[in-house]
Amino acid sequence: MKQYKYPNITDWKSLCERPLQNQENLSEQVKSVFNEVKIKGDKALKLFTEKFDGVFLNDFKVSETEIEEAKKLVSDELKSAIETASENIRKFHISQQEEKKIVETTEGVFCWRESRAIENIGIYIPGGTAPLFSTVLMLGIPANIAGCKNITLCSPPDENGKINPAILFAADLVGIKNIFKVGGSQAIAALSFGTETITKVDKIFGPGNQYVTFAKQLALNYNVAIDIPAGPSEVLVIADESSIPSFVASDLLSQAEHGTDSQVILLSDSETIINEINVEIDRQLKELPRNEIAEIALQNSKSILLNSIDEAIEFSNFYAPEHLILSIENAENFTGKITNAGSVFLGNYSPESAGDYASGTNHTLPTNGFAKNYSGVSLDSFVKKITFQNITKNGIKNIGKTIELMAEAEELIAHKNAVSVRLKYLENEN
Ligand SMILES: NC(=O)c1ccc[n+]([C@@H]2O[C@H](COP(=O)([O-])OP(=O)(O)OC[C@H]3O[C@@H](n4cnc5c(N)ncnc54)[C@H](O)[C@@H]3O)[C@@H](O)[C@H]2O)c1
Ligand SMILES: N[C@H](CO)Cc1c[nH]c[nH+]1
Ligand SMILES: [Zn+2]
Repeated sequence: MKQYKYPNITDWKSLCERPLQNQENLSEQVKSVFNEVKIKGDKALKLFTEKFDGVFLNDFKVSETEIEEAKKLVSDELKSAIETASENIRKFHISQQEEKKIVETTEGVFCWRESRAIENIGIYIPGGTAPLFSTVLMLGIPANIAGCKNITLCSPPDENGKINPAILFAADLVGIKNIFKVGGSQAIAALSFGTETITKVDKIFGPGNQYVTFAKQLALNYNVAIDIPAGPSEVLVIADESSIPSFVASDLLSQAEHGTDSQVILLSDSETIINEINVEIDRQLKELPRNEIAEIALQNSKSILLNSIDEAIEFSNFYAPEHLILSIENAENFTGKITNAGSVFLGNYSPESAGDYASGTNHTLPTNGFAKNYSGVSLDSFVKKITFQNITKNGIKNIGKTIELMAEAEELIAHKNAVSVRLKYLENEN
């Protein structure tokens, strides 16, 4: 990790930059994938799958036999862990259901909102660096609770043309039947406008690398909504003298191992603790099987010595991390000061991995500073809210004059008349 001491506030912007690939190449490449898939459909998907995933597939759809075979390959222990995580994710997301609340804004004027599921959704499950079967739960469970009718899942095939068995087990557990072995920007293109085998969806969910994330931005051009820009994982840890260096190092490494384009940030008011954490990172890194990836991610990463924990929180709000860990004394006392973060973990015993897998919160979160203006995925992401109103005779009498005056001031006389005819009718009734 690059080390910085007491940076000037004018340098914060450059310190908050994420590692980005050459955006121009990336955008050109993804745009051309979209064009090809739009024109050639499945034929283009086959070509890109061969090019980017190194396997030629004649048929992308995962068959029922493949699902049954895959389920046999998942150990009972892992199945039971997935079930435990699912229960917690379900509990937390069910708690997000809102009761219909009818508000009488003026006497006789009743307004309320009702949720309706988004019917056709696409779920992208990353599979490049690691087969993220946990993401199936994070997206499939709230989609079920919301009542989404048609769920299409896309995930890249491995070099043998298969999807990881645990992804298929998790998909089966949450009742997803339409599963396609297509990854990267070509999968997002297929979900955006459809091909011969993949049906267009109304909203695309799921994290992915920079190609997938950019492709999701393009999807917006085809009347498809997206959940959030959920790109390369990141974590920011604020540590003080009370933190345990081996714990903090393990949290930083847990996100560094996601990909070479991940970034982790350590902030502290203690140089001693920064040094101890760095020693721990070096020690734990040697023992990690995927240490080449984490090592590159650490080159993009920074440890920064600041004057106080309050200043560290100010920096964190400016950075807007996907995950924030407060490894500081009395962490609960600082929550009110956090203004920008995807998901926050308090104290020494709330590792970020808990949120990734099993505590119940959603791990699909905004990255790259988007925590300033996006929330993570929740039950709300799978529904639209429709407003309703019911105005009684008395209600229109009470609010009518207000509407007439405002409509007239906007010179929209037909609007005014829609109220006036009713008021006159009611006058004649009496
Ligand atoms: N923000 C979140 O909520 C969240 C959650 C989980 C994972 N993540 C992130 O998701 C990402 C997953 O990335 P991944 O790469 O492992 O899997 P991925 O499935 O997103 O990407 C793999 C696909 O990218 C395409 N690809 C690879 N190289 C390419 C190239 N040079 N040109 C065009 N396409 C190419 C291929 O089609 C491949 O199938 C990681 O960065 C991880 O940090 C984020
Ligand atoms: N940390 C990732 C979100 O940035 C989610 C994940 C899935 N599996 C492990 N981690
Ligand atoms: Zn993770």
